Amino acid sequence: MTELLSVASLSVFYGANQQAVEGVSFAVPSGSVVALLGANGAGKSSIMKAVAGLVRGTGALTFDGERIDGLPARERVARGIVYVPEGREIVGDLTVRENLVLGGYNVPAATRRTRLEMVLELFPEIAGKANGGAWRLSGGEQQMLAIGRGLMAGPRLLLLDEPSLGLAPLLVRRVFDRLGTIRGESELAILLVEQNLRMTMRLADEIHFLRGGRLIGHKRAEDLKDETARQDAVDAYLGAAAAE
Ligand SMILES: Nc1ncnc2c1ncn2[C@@H]1O[C@H](COP(=O)(O)OP(=O)(O)OP(=O)(O)O)[C@@H](O)[C@H]1O
Repeated sequence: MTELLSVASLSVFYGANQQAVEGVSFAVPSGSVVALLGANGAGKSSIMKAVAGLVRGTGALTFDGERIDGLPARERVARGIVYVPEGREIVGDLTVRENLVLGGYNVPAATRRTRLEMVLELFPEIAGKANGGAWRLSGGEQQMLAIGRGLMAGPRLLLLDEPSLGLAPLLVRRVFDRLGTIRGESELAILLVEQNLRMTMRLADEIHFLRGGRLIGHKRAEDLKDETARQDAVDAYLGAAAAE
């Protein structure tokens, strides 16, 4: 598998004294799902935002063979790096359909129409509410809308920041199942940030564990199939809350 994204020695500072990420290196191969797992404040979102160009970092970011760390966020979107933020950030005043159209504002109208159909087919829960206000959606439906809006831009790499946040387990499973469908049907690569190991394992090929801004371990999902191995990883890298 070729590398789509390579992150080398990434550090992120907020102000002079606050270092959120320290010398982090990893790669996302084409078509794969790579997860960053860690507790609150471990630096997961900061890494995502640095890749998206929303915060400044030091180190090298290479996408599809070219350096991107000097590029503004909009240029990274144009190359296919699309960020779905924690907390969804959908536009409540607009309808569900309008939110989706907004996600595809930079693609030709015909492509936008095809993608809109694809997204509504993928998420029937929101298709029935496409003409209603986005503020009416439940938390899980809002998450589907946020992911759908990200897909409208035609990403090659989707950056997904805690898609399970605030969702009941059943809805989390539904969202992750749908992400599984997307990856089965396309070449899309996903960089996923999560706290929950069990759910992450449904989707990820590789998992990097993060603590205090540093990568402290790495496992392939296939090495965590049995319960003992999983529990060992939780004990070593995460802590009890992540195993639930
Ligand atoms: N805009 C900011 N200004 C100052 N410090 C920040 C800012 N954003 C994050 N931090 C700090 O950087 C560290 C890493 O935060 P980050 O949001 O990357 O962690 P996280 O692993 O994504 O956490 P969570 O799971 O809670 O979202 C934390 O100590 C946080 O307080």
